[in-house]
Amino acid sequence: MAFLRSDPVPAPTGDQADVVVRVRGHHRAFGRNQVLRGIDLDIRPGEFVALLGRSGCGKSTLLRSLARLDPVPAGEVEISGRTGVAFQEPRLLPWRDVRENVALALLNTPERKERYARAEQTLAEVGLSDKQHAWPLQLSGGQAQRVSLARALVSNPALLLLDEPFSALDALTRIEMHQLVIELWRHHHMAVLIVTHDVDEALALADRLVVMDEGKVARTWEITSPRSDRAPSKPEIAGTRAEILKALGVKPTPPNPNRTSLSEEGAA
Ligand SMILES: Nc1ncnc2c1ncn2[C@@H]1O[C@H](COP(=O)(O)OP(=O)(O)OP(=O)(O)O)[C@@H](O)[C@H]1O
Repeated sequence: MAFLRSDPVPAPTGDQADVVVRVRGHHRAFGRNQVLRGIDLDIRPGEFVALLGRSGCGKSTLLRSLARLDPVPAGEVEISGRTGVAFQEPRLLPWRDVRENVALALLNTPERKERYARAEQTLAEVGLSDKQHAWPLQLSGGQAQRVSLARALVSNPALLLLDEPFSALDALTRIEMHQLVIELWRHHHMAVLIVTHDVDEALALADRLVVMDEGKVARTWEITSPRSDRAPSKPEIAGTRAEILKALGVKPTPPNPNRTSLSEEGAA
């Protein structure tokens, strides 16, 4: 694969060339609170991975390491290429308009004209061409999250990191955002790691589900069914869903019949 070169990471060699993310024996503690206890994880180019785990198990801590937002005190965390990250809160600068918020992710691009052109193009991809001169406070929650996605994508990352990006949105907006993320993923061919508490969201979106427990990767599942065939009522999906809930220590509940999932829409 072609590795994007703008970040100060070593050139990929050997096994590394097959993965965008390579984590080995990653430990992280906050004082006496040992949160990550030897994480091993590979993510292949173009793979869509969902990371699940009980509250406080260290999902966001791991994501921050992958985003190079925190130091890695123990173990190896190697990322090949650029990363883009979006959080639960859009984290837009209120004193900059939408286009400027997106263009800010391209500070290494010297030409302002080019920064704006790329920001406009990415805003078009997320369906917000008409909002490029709006202020963040003029946006709905879903629109603000689209801007946040555009900002994460504008540098054409090899790895998109999403930390519960849809959990504050209403159910219908979430479905639209699921469809959008799948479209963007297909178009950009990047790897995606999404942290989510929602097993059904993970099943609808990801090719691989990873459950963390006690600071390590406890189990993973490959989801081979096409996204159009992932209704929670399908036997294969229902079985996997029950296993995941068990791994999370949750008593299985039947899928919510009122919930319209991405797969039921047949949109992906
Ligand atoms: N900056 C920090 N300083 C001190 N402790 C922290 C810090 N960041 C996280 N922690 C602690 O690390 C542990 C893991 O937090 P983290 O946010 O990674 O969990 P999580 O699995 O993402 O949780 P949730 O699902 O509730 O978002 C928690 O005990 C948390 O209190």
